[in-house]
Amino acid sequence: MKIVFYGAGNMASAIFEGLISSSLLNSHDIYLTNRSSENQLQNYQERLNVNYSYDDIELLTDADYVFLATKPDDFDSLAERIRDKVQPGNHFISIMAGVSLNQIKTRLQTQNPIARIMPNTNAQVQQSVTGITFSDTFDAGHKTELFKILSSFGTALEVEEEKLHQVTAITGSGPAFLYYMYEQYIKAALKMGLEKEHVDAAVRNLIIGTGHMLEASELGIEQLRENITSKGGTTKAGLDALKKYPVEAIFTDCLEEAIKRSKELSE
Ligand SMILES: NC(=O)C1=CN([C@@H]2O[C@H](COP(=O)(O)OP(=O)(O)OC[C@H]3O[C@@H](n4cnc5c(N)ncnc54)[C@H](OP(=O)(O)O)[C@@H]3O)[C@@H](O)[C@H]2O)C=CC1
Ligand SMILES: O=C(O)[C@@H]1CCC=N1
Repeated sequence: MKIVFYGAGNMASAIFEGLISSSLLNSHDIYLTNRSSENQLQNYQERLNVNYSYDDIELLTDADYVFLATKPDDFDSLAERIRDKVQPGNHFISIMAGVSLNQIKTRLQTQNPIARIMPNTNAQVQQSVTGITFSDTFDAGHKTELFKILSSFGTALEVEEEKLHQVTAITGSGPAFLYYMYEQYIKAALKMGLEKEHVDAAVRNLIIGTGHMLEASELGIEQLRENITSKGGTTKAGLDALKKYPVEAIFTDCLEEAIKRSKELSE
């Protein structure tokens, strides 16, 4: 199997590093290219033993899956670059937020099968949540194979294309929203009088440990929280203070704005 990445940035690299770590594919099956940062590609080749090239005929010949991993704004330049070199067997896998199947089909002027996926950077540790939607031309055999590829770096769920806006906001951008929340928690903790390096290490391990609890426990999140909330104790006091603020409304606004931007990108 030959997989080509057009774009080797934050998200593409999380995917191909996750793919290689999963051993589903040999690193020699992976070909990278980007716009101009050749030193970046050389580093990946040295570190991961992947291939790279700027020769689009070489890249697209016999390529089974071609990941479109540029920013949405750069897709026009990418489409211009590869439009006349597309091969019959190329299955396009777009990770570009908001760019619709129809936009990709039109800008590439192709009838080839196209899938849109919405992963997140947790792919790097095989923990991505990836939404996927397919063009009608994607056959069952390749759908099964692509699900196998996506499952090598996390969990995958098929949705209607319209629902990818919500998936993009909730889980595509989701890690950044949680990271921001962790940053604010650390800022607050630093005001409590502990040394900075102690706070950084403690909160990082707190987050990792809580994640492992979510993974290992069969209890729901609310029950896990209640198990910490001793009657009349410190957690209850802290939660009572927290509940004075419209936390749900804050995240509703956050997600609505992210969905709105995803829809703007698909116009
Ligand atoms: N970051 C994330 O967490 C997620 C991102 N996405 C989507 O992934 C896509 C990429 O985002 P991200 O990885 O953050 O962006 P980056 O800026 O990190 O990477 C963009 C890549 O595209 C390359 N590129 C630009 N133009 C071309 C071109 N004409 N031909 C080939 N390569 C080109 C750049 O090359 P060069 O460096 O040489 O300019 C770079 O390697 C976006 O569409 C985003 O919506 C989806 C889910 C999550
Ligand atoms: O911010 C973005 O547009 C991309 C898509 C989801 C995460 N990052």
